[in-house]
Amino acid sequence: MSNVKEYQLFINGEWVKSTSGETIDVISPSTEEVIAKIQNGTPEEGINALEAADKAFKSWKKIPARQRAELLYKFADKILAKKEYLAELLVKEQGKLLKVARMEVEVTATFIQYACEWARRIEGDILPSDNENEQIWIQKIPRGVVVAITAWNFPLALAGRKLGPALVAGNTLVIKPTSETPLATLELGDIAKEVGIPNGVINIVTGPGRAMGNALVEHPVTKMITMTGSTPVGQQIARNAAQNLTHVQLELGGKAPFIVFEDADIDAAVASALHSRFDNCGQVCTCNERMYVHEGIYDKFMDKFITATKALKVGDPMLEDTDMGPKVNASELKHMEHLVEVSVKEGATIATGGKRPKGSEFEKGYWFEPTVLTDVTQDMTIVHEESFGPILPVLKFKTFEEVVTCANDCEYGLAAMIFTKDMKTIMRCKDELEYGEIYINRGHGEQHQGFHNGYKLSGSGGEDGKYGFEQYLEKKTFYLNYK
Ligand SMILES: NC(=O)C1=CN([C@@H]2O[C@H](COP(=O)(O)OP(=O)(O)OC[C@H]3O[C@@H](n4cnc5c(N)ncnc54)[C@H](OP(=O)(O)O)[C@@H]3O)[C@@H](O)[C@H]2O)C=CC1
Ligand SMILES: O=C(O)[C@@H](O)[C@@H]1OC[C@H](O)[C@H]1O
Repeated sequence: MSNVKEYQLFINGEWVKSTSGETIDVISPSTEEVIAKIQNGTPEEGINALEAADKAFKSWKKIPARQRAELLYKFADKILAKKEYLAELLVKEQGKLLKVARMEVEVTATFIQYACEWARRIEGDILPSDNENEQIWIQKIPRGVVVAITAWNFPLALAGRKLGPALVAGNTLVIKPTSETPLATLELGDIAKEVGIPNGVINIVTGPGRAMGNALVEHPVTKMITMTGSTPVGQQIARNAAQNLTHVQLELGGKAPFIVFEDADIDAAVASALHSRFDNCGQVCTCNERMYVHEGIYDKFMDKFITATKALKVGDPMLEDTDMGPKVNASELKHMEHLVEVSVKEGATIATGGKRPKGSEFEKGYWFEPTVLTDVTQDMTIVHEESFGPILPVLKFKTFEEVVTCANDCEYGLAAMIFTKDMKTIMRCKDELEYGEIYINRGHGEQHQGFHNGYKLSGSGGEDGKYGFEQYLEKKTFYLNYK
């Protein structure tokens, strides 16, 4: 008999076991041990959650936004009060460093706190009519039941990023976390009960995306789907949501170019390039996925960069001096090995890394060395396929036109990073790079008041900030004639 915790479904304020009688094991990426079990929820249970959210919506939307925000500020405070517990749970289920997990818990709370600031700013318009004695009012109203589907790399932060604006705007919510890393998200159910979020306002269901996720997406009660994950799944969700013309917000894959121009501050660029690639074992959507270095500084830059990469310590993510933990699961690890194999076959050179680390501590777990590939050409697979892991292909360039053409030669359009001191180069990059989020002279890392917005196959709708909050609101136009 397993002695690990079995989580249940959180529906209408109650924890319930699935009628499927089946559970899904949650595996530690560091040890491959089963650390918990979750319900293999049925599509019918997903629909039960939608119906609970729909029922709760009728009263939740009538509560003044400021009062909704007061409850969510308490919710955020409770998350912070449980920081160490939630952080250790994130380390166990996702393999991220404890220091990064603590940051993730803090960011989850600040995503919610930021959303609360919008409670008194849900502003509409009063417009003059072309008719006498008439006004036109445009009012912002909540959409209704929102389905949030999240990825495994920052599962708790991604839940908070969606829960905050959804609920402050007056919607109710059904969250389906990924089956890979659902635990910290499931803990939000108890927090909802502790702070007095009314039953049905927040629901959390688990089960494979293709069944549970699909049921949530296709149901007519669902008025908005906000999903973070891979592009293929995002495309599938968009297709399935089309039957009800449900509003869809998608944050998907990326292949961020990191461009180092000849006049760059080399030490600053090395440091930013390093953390923008290897943060969270390279599992961040805005990661430095390919690096272009001007030929004039290439040797000096690469000497420093490879030395710094080799110095990174791979190991137990609970230890303060660890720089990188494991990949999240076995298939992601195999994907790393495959990408390196293909790259070498296509002519790349492994400058460092390229395989699983050796040592007794790495016999179990999904470990991979920080890897840098050189002698890379623009036509190689690794320059176009997202790795979402600790593999960095590096290319040389000569001219501005050449590197911008190469940077834009991509089916994704989420983030880009550039290092230069020249203002004209900066402004030309702003104008010519086809990316929704461009970082100048710094590494990646969004802020809540910005707008996390992917072009092309990186997404649709955007998230965060004023424009992300607006996604959770519908508009109602009202012609008032008082002749
Ligand atoms: N743009 C951004 O901000 C971010 C993008 N990403 C991207 O996410 C990917 C890695 O995350 P990963 O979790 O593997 O992404 P996936 O696309 O595999 O899964 C994302 C979520 O979708 C669910 N899902 C899968 N199939 C369906 C379906 N048919 N209908 C509804 N839901 C479904 C999954 O459930 P289950 O897992 O239970 O099957 C999971 O909860 C990378 O490509 C990365 O670039 C990651 C973070 C941020
Ligand atoms: O989704 C991602 O990978 C990033 O947007 C990440 O998610 C939450 C953190 O705040 C971001 O760095």
